[in-house]
Amino acid sequence: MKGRTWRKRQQKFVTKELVKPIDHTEIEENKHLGKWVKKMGTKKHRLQSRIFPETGRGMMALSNFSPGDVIISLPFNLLITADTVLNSTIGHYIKSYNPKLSLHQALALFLLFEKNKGEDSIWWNYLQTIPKSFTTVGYFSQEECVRLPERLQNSVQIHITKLRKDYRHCQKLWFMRGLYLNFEAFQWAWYAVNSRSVYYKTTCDHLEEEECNMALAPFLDLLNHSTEAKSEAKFNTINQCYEITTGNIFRKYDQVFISYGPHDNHKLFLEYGFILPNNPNSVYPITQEMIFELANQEKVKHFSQKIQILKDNNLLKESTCSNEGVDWKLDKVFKILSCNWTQLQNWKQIILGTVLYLEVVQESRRLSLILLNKELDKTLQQIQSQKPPINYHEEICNNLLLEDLKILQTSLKLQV
Ligand SMILES: C[S@@+](CC[C@H](N)C(=O)[O-])C[C@H]1O[C@@H](n2cnc3c(N)ncnc32)[C@H](O)[C@@H]1O
Repeated sequence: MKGRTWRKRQQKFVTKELVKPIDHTEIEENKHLGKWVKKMGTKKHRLQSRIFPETGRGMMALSNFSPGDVIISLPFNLLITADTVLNSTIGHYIKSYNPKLSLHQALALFLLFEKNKGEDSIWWNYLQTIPKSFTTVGYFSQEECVRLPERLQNSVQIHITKLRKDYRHCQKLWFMRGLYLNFEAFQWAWYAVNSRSVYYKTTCDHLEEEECNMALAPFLDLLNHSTEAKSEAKFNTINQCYEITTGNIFRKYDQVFISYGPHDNHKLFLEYGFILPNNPNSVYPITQEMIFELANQEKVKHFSQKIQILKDNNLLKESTCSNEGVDWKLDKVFKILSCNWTQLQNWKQIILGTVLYLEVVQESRRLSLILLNKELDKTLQQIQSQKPPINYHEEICNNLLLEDLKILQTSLKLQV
């Protein structure tokens, strides 16, 4: 008879559909933005901002789009680039500031500076459409952060440290202007740049050279991301417009999506503050430490020789499992760990897959089940130790854990 633990592991946890709280003032402000971008020289465009039930605000197609179509063409004067910032009133402070600011920091300060001008800013219509706050981790309380998957905690720390370090750096510059830089205001601007900028490479004499490759793109930044979307974004030097070309078909009234990159949910959460159900890019990393622990626990023989082989063949780093099971690297790791001394002499063929020993296959399956079950138990424990989510932040945390659980459950099923 199958025991309680087995039943617990098979338990189905259902991911709740996340519906982002909608800010209704956004709808009115979008209308002004559409008119403003036309006034600023945007050619007639075939997109209109709308609130969609699944994603919140996004862009709706006003006509059909086919692969190869340019969905939006934004004139250069509507981009907020390094030059826009450096040629503005605060440009003088930024240029003379040492150590140099990053472009991300400079753009964030520019947004704050323009926001302070109120309706006198030429960017006023744009600033009105930037959400008032974000659902990124900086807005999470300590208690909410604790609910995140353990394996995400380190990246969260790095992310928050960077935000705080950028704040301290910019605070000094604001101080030079005799002003106090409020953290909440800075955080808003920092995330606006982080989640809404497009790739645009420039030379930055007065800014940190690294990552000098972004610009803010009003209106265009209302496009949401989908893992199914294929799109290309680039500056067209002939017509001097920043353009996005789609590789998909969209019918009139569909939401038009672009791709922000092949991001897993951890990356989407950290950088953009949202996650996607059934994200095909999501993986559960199996670290070197987990493999060492397993080998130690199972008293794997000839451990140092095996580790050397795995290291030499670059098999120990970035192993993962996903909804398609353990990846090929991890499969080879388990196989090498499962060899006896004689079989190990054929490690090359085992890695290449040209030699397969039945005992090795069986032992490697056993090891993989131990490791995956251990990770599954850890995840289950974390889920079961938490109270049910009561707000959007907690739902995100919960769904991230449930996604890990699903990956581990599927990988286990595929191994048996
Ligand atoms: C470049 S903006 C896109 C426009 C944004 N929805 C808005 O209303 O301003 C990026 C942000 O949109 C949201 N977003 C993008 N794609 C999404 C999706 N598929 N589902 C939910 N939110 C999404 C996230 O909050 C992300 O930080």
